[in-house]
Amino acid sequence: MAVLDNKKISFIGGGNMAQALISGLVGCGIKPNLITVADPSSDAREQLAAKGLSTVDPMADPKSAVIGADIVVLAVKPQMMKVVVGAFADVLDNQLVISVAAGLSTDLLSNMLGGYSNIVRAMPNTPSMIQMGATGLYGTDNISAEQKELATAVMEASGLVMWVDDEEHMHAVTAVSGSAPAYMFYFIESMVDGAVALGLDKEQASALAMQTMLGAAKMAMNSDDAPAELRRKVTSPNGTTQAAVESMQANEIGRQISEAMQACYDRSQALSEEMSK
Ligand SMILES: NC(=O)C1=CN([C@@H]2O[C@H](COP(=O)(O)OP(=O)(O)OC[C@H]3O[C@@H](n4cnc5c(N)ncnc54)[C@H](O)[C@@H]3O)[C@@H](O)[C@H]2O)C=CC1
Ligand SMILES: O=C(O)[C@@H]1CCC=N1
Repeated sequence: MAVLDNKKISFIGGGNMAQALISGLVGCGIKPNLITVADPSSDAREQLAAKGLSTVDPMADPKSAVIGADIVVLAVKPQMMKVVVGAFADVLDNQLVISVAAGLSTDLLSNMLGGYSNIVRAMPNTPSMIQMGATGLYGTDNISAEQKELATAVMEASGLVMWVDDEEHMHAVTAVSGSAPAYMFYFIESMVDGAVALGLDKEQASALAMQTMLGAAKMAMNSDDAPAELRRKVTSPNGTTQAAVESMQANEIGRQISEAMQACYDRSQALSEEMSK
């Protein structure tokens, strides 16, 4: 992470996503005292200060986290973004701004920031907390190769990074990775409920379901076989897996997953439209 050496990184908003990214950065060796977090919640500030980070109350002092920072990560809810950034936009001075907000385009962010254009848009996910995140990044043509490298380093501290060329693809990134840990947790919850209904206790069921999800994902990542082929290799003719998969197919689980992702995509687009009014 040489590119981040001695770089000062400020987070505007210190909630779930910011804390996940900060864990990744600290886990990668970034010194906590180079990270500042602005959050109005005194509880959040106390928790972050206990980890050695500098904290600021943006209600009392909205600008100091931004002045002197090299990188400013915007991690507040999309609906609050305009008001929050309006309080410090005038002191931006060559910092790289990374926004993790769902649905907010670089154009819209630039408008909110009074025309400032050193903006990279990111869509990370919460497994960043354990450096197993997956982040989509998009930058306009204004972004230099050096700034791209900086944004890549900030996000790579938490896991995989994938740049997209078309900003519209950020909605798809949200559907396939940004929001997707929730689908995976839902799947685990359902498997645990199913196993408990079949007689296992919750602890046994949780351990088996989670290890299986992790094992299957790792196996798919490391295998030359496509997931469909790996599935075929589990499925003995007329065996137990076939019964389960046929039940899923009869219930059109694949179509239902695609529909859920479409709903996510549509909501991301709608958020964008709502915010630009
Ligand atoms: N949670 C997730 O899995 C993901 C979230 N995101 C994006 O990350 C952003 C933050 O989401 P979460 O962390 O989940 O929300 P959160 O509610 O956990 O965090 C937002 C934080 O902003 C703080 N805040 C409120 N007013 C502020 C102000 N004036 N200045 C500074 N901070 C202020 C709140 O106190 C809170 O700690 C959103 O834009 C969301 O779209 C993106 C990818 C994944
Ligand atoms: O649900 C949301 O809107 C945010 C963005 C992606 C994950 N969480």
